[in-house]
Amino acid sequence: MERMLELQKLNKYFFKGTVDERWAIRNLNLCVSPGEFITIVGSNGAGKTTLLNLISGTYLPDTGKILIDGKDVTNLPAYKRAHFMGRVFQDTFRGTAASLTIEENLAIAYLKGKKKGLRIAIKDKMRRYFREKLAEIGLGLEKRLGDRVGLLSGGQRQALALLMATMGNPKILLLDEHTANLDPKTGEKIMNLTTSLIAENGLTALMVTHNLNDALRYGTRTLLMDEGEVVLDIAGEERKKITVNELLERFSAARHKDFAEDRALLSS
Ligand SMILES: Nc1ncnc2c1ncn2[C@@H]1O[C@H](COP(=O)(O)OP(=O)(O)OP(=O)(O)O)[C@@H](O)[C@H]1O
Repeated sequence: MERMLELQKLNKYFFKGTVDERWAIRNLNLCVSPGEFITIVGSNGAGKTTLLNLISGTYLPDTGKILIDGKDVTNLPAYKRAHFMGRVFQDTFRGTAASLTIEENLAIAYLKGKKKGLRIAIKDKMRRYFREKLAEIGLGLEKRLGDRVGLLSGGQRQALALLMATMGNPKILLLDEHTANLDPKTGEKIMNLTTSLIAENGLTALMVTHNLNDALRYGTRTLLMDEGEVVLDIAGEERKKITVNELLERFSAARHKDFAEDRALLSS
């Protein structure tokens, strides 16, 4: 079977060998096929962000292997993975540069990984492409290419960050609670944009969310994490039928404890 991402016996500790030692990811195995859109939920400190940080190369694992599109990237630092990795964060200020214009931000994303000779020739073509892509988002940003990004709302910035993260057709798109700081209506718009960008580009994506409804509503497969492990891995027909309550019951049965996550329960 073709795999876009493969994690083998992955372990990550923090403060190893000290009294504060924490086992953030425990012997985690995961295979992701091209085009899968995985949603990840879990209690606080379950290891969700650490998992994304290991995939992006922000942290290197203590033991285990990471393969992306068949290539062993276990010890490849983040900057060397950047050209095949897209990421959008919860913090709406992180994915874009506030002091640069919309066009300058998009150009950075567009030119990522492209050869220098190519850069000069594409200015007009690039601008047309940006206008077209921004028009598709439907937020009127196509008329504001020269505006500084600092002037935009949080939702507009996340839309731009998403566009930038998906522009180079990354092998993997990482979404780390990227709608958590937005009001529900804007959050839904950003989720619609997310699903259409993933579908249009056939991207393989992993999305961390605290919203259990969203975890089941969007994507093709859901992982429930606890204490650095994947407790439940649900896809296909089973996922189509399962309710949030059943998901919580299955978690309790597997871990002999309740799924303690205030934000998740409030939003469900
Ligand atoms: N940079 C770090 N230094 C030390 N400990 C860390 C670091 N990053 C994460 N941890 C610890 O690793 C464990 C997993 O944290 P992580 O942030 O991955 O969980 P999470 O599931 O994303 O939690 P939350 O939902 O609260 O964001 C926690 O015990 C956390 O305190």
